[in-house]
Amino acid sequence: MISTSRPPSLRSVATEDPLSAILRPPPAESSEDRSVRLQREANAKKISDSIDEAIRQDRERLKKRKEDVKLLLLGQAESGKSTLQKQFQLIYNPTSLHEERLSWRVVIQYNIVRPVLRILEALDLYAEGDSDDDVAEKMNFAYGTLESRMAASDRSEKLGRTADASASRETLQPSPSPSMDQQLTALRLRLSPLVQLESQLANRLGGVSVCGSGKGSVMVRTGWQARSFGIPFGKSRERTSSRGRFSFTGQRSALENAATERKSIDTEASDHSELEKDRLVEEVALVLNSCKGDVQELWRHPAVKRLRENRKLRLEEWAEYFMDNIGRVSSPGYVPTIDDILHARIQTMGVAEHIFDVPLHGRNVTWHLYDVGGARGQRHTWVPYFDDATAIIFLAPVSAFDQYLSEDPRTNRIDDSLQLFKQICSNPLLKQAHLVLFLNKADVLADKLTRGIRVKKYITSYGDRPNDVDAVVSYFKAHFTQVHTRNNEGKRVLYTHLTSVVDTKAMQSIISNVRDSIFRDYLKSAALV
Ligand SMILES: Nc1nc2c(ncn2[C@@H]2O[C@H](COP(=O)(O)OP(=O)(O)OP(=O)(O)O)[C@@H](O)[C@H]2O)c(=O)[nH]1
Ligand SMILES: [Mg+2]
Repeated sequence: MISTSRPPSLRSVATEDPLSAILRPPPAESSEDRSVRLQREANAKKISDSIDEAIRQDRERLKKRKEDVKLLLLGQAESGKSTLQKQFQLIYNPTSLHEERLSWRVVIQYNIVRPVLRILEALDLYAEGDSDDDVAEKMNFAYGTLESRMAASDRSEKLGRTADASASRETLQPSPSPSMDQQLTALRLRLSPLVQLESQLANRLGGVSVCGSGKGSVMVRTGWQARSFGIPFGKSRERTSSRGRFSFTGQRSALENAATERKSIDTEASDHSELEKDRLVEEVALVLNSCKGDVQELWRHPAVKRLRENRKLRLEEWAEYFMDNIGRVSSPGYVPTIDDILHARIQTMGVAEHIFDVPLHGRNVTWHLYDVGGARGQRHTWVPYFDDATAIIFLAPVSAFDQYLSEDPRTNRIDDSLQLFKQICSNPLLKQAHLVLFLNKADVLADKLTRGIRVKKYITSYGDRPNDVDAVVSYFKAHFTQVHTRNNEGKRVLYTHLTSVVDTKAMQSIISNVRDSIFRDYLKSAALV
């Protein structure tokens, strides 16, 4: 082994640079000390290199994020945003939705127990010998929802004060026969083990009851599946950032995808067995199975039918869907179908981010889908996502012409949608964003019109236009278009679609149409940069 002197250049630099003096090896360094020092320096270099690499990757990722598509799903509560998100998931990451199937059982159970409870409460009031109006009034006092508005509107209609003189007059109905009363009392008794589970189910979902809605809606923050069961579901995970909590359900890269898919095969069995251990869900499943005939009987009971027909009892579309499918969803070993998941209702709290890779000309573009809570108290959480939004899909449920906001029973839902749409169209932060409007719940609208519900009773300006889907849709479309035209400084195009976001087949072509139009604008703006 030879000893060498330090080069003169280093010596001269050392005198000028205090850092070099510190780093300079001690003058009489033993060969043992030297090898320790060299090892230490090599380790430090390794760490420094890895930090440099992490910074480089971060820069790369940030550069990539600029190229990502950020799509906001906006609209009032119950407009169909989360359902639309599920349709995106079904197209761009279908395995994740399939993996989540079992976790939706608790939501579906809740979506069954709530309406059963509501029906029984309505029948309770009815059996007390109240008039229909009193029942509606009490129900609404209890639920604090649009029914109170309806009851008031119906009463004033009877006094000849509403605009719709031709609307059918509802007369007081005789009380059900004693035998019916007995039947209902027996049913109520048999169903009590089921309704007693309601609050436990709400707690299980880990959500909070929505103040003022009174419908017993449960609001859940994103990531409820993982929190609710304490295990990872599909590819959902959470992170905390300056913007709050996010859930990621999606594929970030082909590599991660492959890894997750491999992992999902391994974890699927254990996820399922974990779920099997969920005692409450199992208990509700048993109770549901044992009293599904009673639920069916209740649902088909003439007294309930009559309350529904005269619209003193109004159940939401998901409640009707699960009641109609009660036999199947209450059978032993029930696993929710994709259709069931699309109909399941749970209110979103905050903002959930879902990431998908969407192919464009042979490469993948990362899409960030932001699914927001649409209730009034949730809308302030949208703003931090506005400044870099690439596109917006605004959902306006056209079936909601006879409904009022849970959070403000004085505001008609269509009116609220129009006001909200105006705010979105005129927001300066969003003026560059590609704008898509979904006139949603077309199927529910068609159903309501077929049942003879008249639009002009609720939207007096509708006047004597025909009460059919085409006329109603073009009337609402004209209003939304007008709002857009009046608030369109940037002269951007509005892409409008009539949708039923629960219809998977139709949504596939609508989503690919929307994707193409977003990409067209995206490529144009990329060419300008
Ligand atoms: N029949 C039918 N049901 C729909 C349609 N769109 C949404 N729904 C149902 O309406 C309910 C509410 O839909 P969500 O997607 O949860 O509404 P949201 O806009 O996410 O509501 P928030 O999270 O409260 O803001 C769900 O049960 C859906 O299945 C539709 O086009 N047709
Ligand atoms: Mg939602």
